Amino acid sequence: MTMVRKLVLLGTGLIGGSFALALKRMRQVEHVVGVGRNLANLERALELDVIDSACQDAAQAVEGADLVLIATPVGQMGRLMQAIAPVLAPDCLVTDAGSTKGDVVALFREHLGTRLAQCVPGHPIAGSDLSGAAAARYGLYEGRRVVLTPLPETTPDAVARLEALWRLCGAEVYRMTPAQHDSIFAAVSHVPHLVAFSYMNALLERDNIDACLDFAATGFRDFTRIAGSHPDMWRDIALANNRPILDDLRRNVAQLQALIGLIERGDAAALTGFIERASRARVAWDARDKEKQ
Ligand SMILES: NC(=O)c1ccc[n+]([C@@H]2O[C@H](COP(=O)([O-])OP(=O)(O)OC[C@H]3O[C@@H](n4cnc5c(N)ncnc54)[C@H](O)[C@@H]3O)[C@@H](O)[C@H]2O)c1
Ligand SMILES: O=C(O)C(=O)C[C@]1(C(=O)O)C=C[C@@H](O)C=C1
Repeated sequence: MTMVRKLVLLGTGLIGGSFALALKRMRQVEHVVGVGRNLANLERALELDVIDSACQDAAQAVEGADLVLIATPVGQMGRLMQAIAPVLAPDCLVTDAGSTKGDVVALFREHLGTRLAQCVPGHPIAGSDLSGAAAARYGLYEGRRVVLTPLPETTPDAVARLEALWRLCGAEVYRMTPAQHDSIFAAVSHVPHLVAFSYMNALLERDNIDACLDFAATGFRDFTRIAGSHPDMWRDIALANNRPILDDLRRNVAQLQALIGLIERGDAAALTGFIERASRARVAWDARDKEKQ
């Protein structure tokens, strides 16, 4: 028997699509319905067998579903929860893949208050700068982490079901509070993206931008890859997790100001110290990360 009879993806893009592909490969889902606003994207998802049927109406799609994954930008999740609330089957598990958790947990409470036993907010820590169903791929979650932030009302059985599904996708599952999650991911995901966007914008203010881009090489590529990420997704993240993000952005501004001071003063020793501190931490993180793999 498969673990999922009918999976509904509210948002049929990189993250939802890759989840569906992983479960299909493991033969653990009978039917996947893709919901979306963009018809061409849904057609592509059908062609690529990411989904088995498409629907533009979230409420209609979730009828008879036993698993719903909300995988739109976080700013869209509230209205989708509101739309599906009256039609969800009592045993239907509802989860999400949003990159922020405090706001999404509040939305679950607001819109699915009578269903919280079956709601398990989550966040797969895997992805890319690509988006849409065509970017979905098998193996996206293999060896990656998934963070769940279950509500006090969520039943252990609902959490266990979702954990088992993510493990089938090859992921390791962790639990934390929404506040812990949002603080950590502001630092290691949200602010790095926002800094990359700012850096690209600063570059665009130069009058020799074309020559700069002509000669840009590996350092530039590594540093700015994530600046190509989807605007809607990152706008919503920045607004949803504003406090931790603003704290980290201010820490970044302070570091940049300190750096400007060191260079202006020509303080070579302090500049070495500034760079060494960062470099040591980055090298140590890389070694630790490789050990884990
Ligand atoms: N991209 C990543 O690296 C990554 C990683 C982990 C989590 N996430 C989170 O996962 C979620 C989805 O991200 P993604 O990368 O799959 O994005 P994506 O752009 O690839 O897919 C999102 C899909 O949702 C659709 N959509 C938008 N609004 C909708 C609405 N109101 N109703 C129905 N469909 C709607 C879009 O048309 C798109 O097809 C986001 O919340 C994001 O924060 C992203
Ligand atoms: O690899 C990338 O391009 C990503 O941005 C993936 C990434 C990240 O920051 O690591 C982006 C957002 C998520 O919520 C989780 C993962």
